[in-house]
Amino acid sequence: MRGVHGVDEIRTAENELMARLPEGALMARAATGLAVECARLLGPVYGARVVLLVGAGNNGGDALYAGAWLARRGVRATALLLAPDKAHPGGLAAFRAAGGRTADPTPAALAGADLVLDGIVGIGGTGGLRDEAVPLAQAARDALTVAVDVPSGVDADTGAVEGETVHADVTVTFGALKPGLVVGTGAERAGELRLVDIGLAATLPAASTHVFEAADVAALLPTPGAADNKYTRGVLGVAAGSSAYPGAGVLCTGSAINGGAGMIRYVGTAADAIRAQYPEVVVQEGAAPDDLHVQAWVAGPGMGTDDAAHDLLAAVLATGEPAVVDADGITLVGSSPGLVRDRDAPTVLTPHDGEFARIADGPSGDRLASVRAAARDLDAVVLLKGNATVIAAPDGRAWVNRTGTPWLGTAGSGDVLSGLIGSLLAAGLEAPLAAAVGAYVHGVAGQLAAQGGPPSSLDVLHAVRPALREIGRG
Ligand SMILES: NC(=O)C1=CN([C@@H]2O[C@H](COP(=O)(O)OP(=O)(O)OC[C@H]3O[C@@H](n4cnc5c(N)ncnc54)[C@H](OP(=O)(O)O)[C@@H]3O)[C@@H](O)[C@H]2O)[C@@H](O)CC1
Ligand SMILES: [K+]
Repeated sequence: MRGVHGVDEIRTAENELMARLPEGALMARAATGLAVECARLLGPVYGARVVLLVGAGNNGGDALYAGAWLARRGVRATALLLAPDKAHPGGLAAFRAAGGRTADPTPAALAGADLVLDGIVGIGGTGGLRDEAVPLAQAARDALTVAVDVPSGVDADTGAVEGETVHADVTVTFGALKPGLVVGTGAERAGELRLVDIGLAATLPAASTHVFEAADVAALLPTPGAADNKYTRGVLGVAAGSSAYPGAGVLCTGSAINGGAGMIRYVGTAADAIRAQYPEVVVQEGAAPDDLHVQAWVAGPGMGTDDAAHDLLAAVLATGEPAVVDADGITLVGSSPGLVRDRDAPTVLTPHDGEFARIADGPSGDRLASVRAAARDLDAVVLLKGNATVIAAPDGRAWVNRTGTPWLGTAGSGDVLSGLIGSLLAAGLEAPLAAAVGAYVHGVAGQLAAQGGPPSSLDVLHAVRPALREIGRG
């Protein structure tokens, strides 16, 4: 599990750590880690051409010291100083002493570069890229680009982007992940992430935002013991699908089965389709949700938004069990938020951006803040889908999911996700963890399904079990 820390937290921790270390030690750690990553990416370094984009602050200092390290190993390094009077003096001296050259900051200077190092601006940046940096960022797109700490132009705290930014292939970040590297447009601009340990863990506070890795998810995934049976493994009630949209019910139910629910009770109005597809499901069409013995519910996908759907959703949410609400269910909650707010049991809401706007303000460019605010306001776990799905609990804990593929933006994909989260809730996982684990597994299933070409949601559904196997293997 990796912690994600905002800029203020990182600054405070850096200052505290710097006070304990000899001057320059922290930057030396950062720059060495950065240079080693660049060397790894270059392969043979001798004779390689590296161009440094150097801004006014310590971010440029990191680039210059890394450039010096590379130049000492035979790299032909050229620094383009965007603010020559403010370039980090120690870094520039070291760079020159190692044989590095400087040149005018023009796009032509980037031609033929094997690697461009973006040290324009890091966590000290405000606003988008400044005008003079824009043509350089554009020219860097033709080369392998490594961002120092943060792709310049990306808001390190939020992932929001105004105008042009550097598009990094790899971002080498120091001390801790920043929100802007894992959320929103910033996550796209950062490319692959490499974290350099500069010893910051000693002074950082506990993170309130986390990124799960396979081992974290494997440890949380329910596995039945010898004494378990279908009831103790978790019974899930499903109120999804309708005669008009049976497919949503089929995908959601199938995903809950593949996700490991011990048993499923189906109460939606797509009963015929469910019977035909899944003989193992107990179809109890018309039964009152409160009369059914289940450990959790999933409601909403394809259920429609008419009065009957509203009544069914209200009846599900009036039970004392945890519930996932998706799709049409979210639209219904938008006009009756009390259905969720007044519950005692946990609720997980899984909107995409359009659905989010029906239940909360936003999402703004600061997706984490928007989701946290919505979770607090609705007293529910909110999972906002996106290139990096964000999950927040009402108590402020949050997770960012890093698995997945843009191919998951396909009809029915959300039905698979909600069924999966439902099965994890039924197995007894705490609601925010069920959402975060479900998002992770769904993303891996999407990646596996996409290996064979553009996947349908049925392909993603069929990839859930292989995904669980792969995650379990670590
Ligand atoms: N602290 C530490 O111990 C360690 C820090 N480390 C490193 O330091 C980095 C933070 O350094 P930092 O604080 O010097 O800020 P930084 O991001 O270089 O920018 C500063 C200057 O840029 C300018 N500027 C602002 N916005 C801009 C924009 N949009 N576009 C262009 N320029 C813009 C503005 O200057 P101005 O031109 O306004 O005078 C501002 O003062 C951090 O990311 C990491 O890489 C590591 O070495 C580990 C140890
Ligand atoms: K940068």
